[in-house]
Amino acid sequence: MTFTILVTGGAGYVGSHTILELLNAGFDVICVDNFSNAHKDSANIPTAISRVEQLTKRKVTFYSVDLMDKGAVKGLFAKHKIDCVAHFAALKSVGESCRLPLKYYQNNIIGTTILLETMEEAGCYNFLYSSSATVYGETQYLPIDEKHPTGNCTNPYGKSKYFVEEILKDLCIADKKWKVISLRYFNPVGSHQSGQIGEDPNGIPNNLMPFIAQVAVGRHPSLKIFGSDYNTHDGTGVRDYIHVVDLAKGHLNALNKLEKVKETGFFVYNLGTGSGYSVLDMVKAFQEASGKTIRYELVARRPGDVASCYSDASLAERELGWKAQLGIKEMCEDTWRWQKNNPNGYSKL
Ligand SMILES: NC(=O)c1ccc[n+]([C@@H]2O[C@H](COP(=O)([O-])OP(=O)(O)OC[C@H]3O[C@@H](n4cnc5c(N)ncnc54)[C@H](O)[C@@H]3O)[C@@H](O)[C@H]2O)c1
Ligand SMILES: O=c1ccn([C@@H]2O[C@H](COP(=O)(O)OP(=O)(O)O[C@H]3O[C@H](CO)[C@H](O)[C@H](O)[C@H]3O)[C@@H](O)[C@H]2O)c(=O)[nH]1
Repeated sequence: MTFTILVTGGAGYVGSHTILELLNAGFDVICVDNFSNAHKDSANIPTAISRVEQLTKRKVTFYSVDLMDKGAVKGLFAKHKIDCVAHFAALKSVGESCRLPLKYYQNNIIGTTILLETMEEAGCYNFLYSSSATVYGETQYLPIDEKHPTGNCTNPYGKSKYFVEEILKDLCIADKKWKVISLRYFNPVGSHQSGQIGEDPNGIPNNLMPFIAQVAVGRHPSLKIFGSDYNTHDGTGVRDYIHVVDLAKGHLNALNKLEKVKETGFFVYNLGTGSGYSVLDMVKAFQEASGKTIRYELVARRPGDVASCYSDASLAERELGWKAQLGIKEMCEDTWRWQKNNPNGYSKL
């Protein structure tokens, strides 16, 4: 029997990489996206999805659906027998969430509750949630394991990810049919090795890796390094960067648990490498991978940033049998291949 997965936000960065791995592993995939942060091609299909179809030689059933539209979400479950939902759809800009908190709470929380309610009505109780290390808020100890306190988030985006986790916990307490896995991603970077799909942020990137890559192709003159006086090995911020392909594969391990393990309830796993690298480490690795000089200037700290954040990902290894395989060399080489092939992302302009 084929296991059918509904992937929300599948046209985005992590979702498209995960769909590729799902198709290669033999799952059937239905993808929905509202294009709020995705590019479409001339046939009104997300460009990332067309490329995934070319790479896998398999078909994705795609619907342009906004999760806020309950009627449309209901229609998906009426039309297809869905075994599991992998829920990537969310707005994710920290800065924008501070300016427009209601937009974030509505989309990320109400959108999720509409989806969960519709699943319940359709009798589908398997749910994979894209959570984030941001739910840990202010770091209290390192490495961060799943027992680290959550909820002390500094921005509405982070709070929306945390609130949804709390909703999922309550749902699992109220109804023992639910099987929910929340995957807390650390810092996803890199792209598929083909260089055909990758991260394509709107406007000026907020995150380090896409900014470095855009400096390398000449879209920005230099990188601003936010803070060089942190208590880290070189003074710049340390993060747990994880290759997006490793991250995507982590979803397959989690699905395996949802599919095979009888136990229901709420489970949470960190997906990271367990190693921390500084901003300067990443700049150096990217220069080596690309052969380009990345000009940078040291500027003031960015408000809300912590000195160091990296995971203890051993629970995922023990319980899901998953461990990140790729290092910063591959992360930088693959990011560079994507950016070099697609200097303006999915847009041809
Ligand atoms: N990339 C990261 O750094 C990171 C880190 C931790 C967690 N996450 C989480 O992983 C998930 C995927 O992140 P990403 O980097 O791929 O983001 P992304 O913006 O590339 O992808 C999200 C997709 O969801 C779609 N979407 C948003 N709201 C929707 C709605 N109401 N209905 C239908 N589609 C909608 C967008 O159009 C987009 O294509 C998000 O939930 C995010 O919070 C991302
Ligand atoms: O132009 C830039 C961008 C970033 N940085 C630095 O690079 C490091 C990584 O910054 P990112 O913005 O790439 O990532 P963050 O760790 O700040 O946050 C990201 O990963 C988190 C998970 O750990 C959350 O998901 C969060 O929402 C997401 O933006 C930080 O030290 C930051 O100060 C720079 O120096 N210059």
